[in-house]
Amino acid sequence: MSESCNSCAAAGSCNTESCSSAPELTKAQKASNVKKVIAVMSGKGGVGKSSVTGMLAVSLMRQGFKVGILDSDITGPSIPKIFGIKERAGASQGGIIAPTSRGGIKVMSLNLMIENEDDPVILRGPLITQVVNQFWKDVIWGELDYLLIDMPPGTGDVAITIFQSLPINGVVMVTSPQALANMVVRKAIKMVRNYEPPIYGLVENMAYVQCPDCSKKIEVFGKPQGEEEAKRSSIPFLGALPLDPALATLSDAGKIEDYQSSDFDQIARSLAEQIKMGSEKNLA
Ligand SMILES: Nc1ncnc2c1ncn2[C@@H]1O[C@H](COP(=O)(O)OP(=O)(O)OP(=O)(O)O)[C@@H](O)[C@H]1O
Repeated sequence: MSESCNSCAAAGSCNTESCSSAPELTKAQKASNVKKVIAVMSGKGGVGKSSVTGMLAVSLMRQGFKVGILDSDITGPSIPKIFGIKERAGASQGGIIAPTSRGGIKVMSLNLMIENEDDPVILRGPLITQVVNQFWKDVIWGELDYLLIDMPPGTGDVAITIFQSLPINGVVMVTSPQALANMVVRKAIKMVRNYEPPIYGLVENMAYVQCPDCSKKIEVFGKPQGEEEAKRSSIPFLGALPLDPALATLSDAGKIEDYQSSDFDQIARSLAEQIKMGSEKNLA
């Protein structure tokens, strides 16, 4: 059964060849070739999911891949801000034209369609999910190796819609060392398992602070538990990231692409490996 069958009432009781409800491709989809769609998800808000999405995109781009980011965090969008994108999204007969970051990452976010970036987006659930669907169908993504989707926190409407209607190839989970964050990420992992995509792995953000004087790792939120948590959920552990004031400062200045981090580069390499292997590893 294909991804697009998930939302069909006849799912499982037809054969794909005879399917008459296969969605017709939009002009923008015909003009695009997105090889892998990866959802970056967290259970709890504020664990650094957008920062991890942004930096994964940067690291993948540095490895020579063509990358885009679809910001599906419609009411709390932060991707345009951390990339310093001021240009508005454009429109053509072929679809929506997504602005490109300085480094060449294509970005689409509702914040790129409203006049003032600090105006609130006041939309009910069904409209939000419609916007996300439109970003997938009507944006001319062009040729991309990876489209990363910055998901809203949690397992609500938007997450469900994305898993039901977008061809997600796999998921990256983000957590931080607090017990609460880990409890909530377990819920998100269980939610993803109701759908087809494999979980490529878990990233533990804000795992420690590195002392600038003695390089000692200070575990501000307690002992990092990412590796253990990944094992418990039988998913790969992609790596731990420090709480680094330089990342916060550059993100606030719209210059996340200037942040250099061997940790992120390593995580992006591990992710690329997991994608190549193509399936969730059973570590149990
Ligand atoms: N490793 C890090 N080091 C320093 N600051 C970080 C780190 N990760 C995230 N931050 C900062 O923490 C704040 C929240 O991060 P971010 O917006 O990425 O979280 P989020 O999980 O996407 O939030 P939301 O749930 O609202 O979508 C931002 O100001 C960001 O710059």
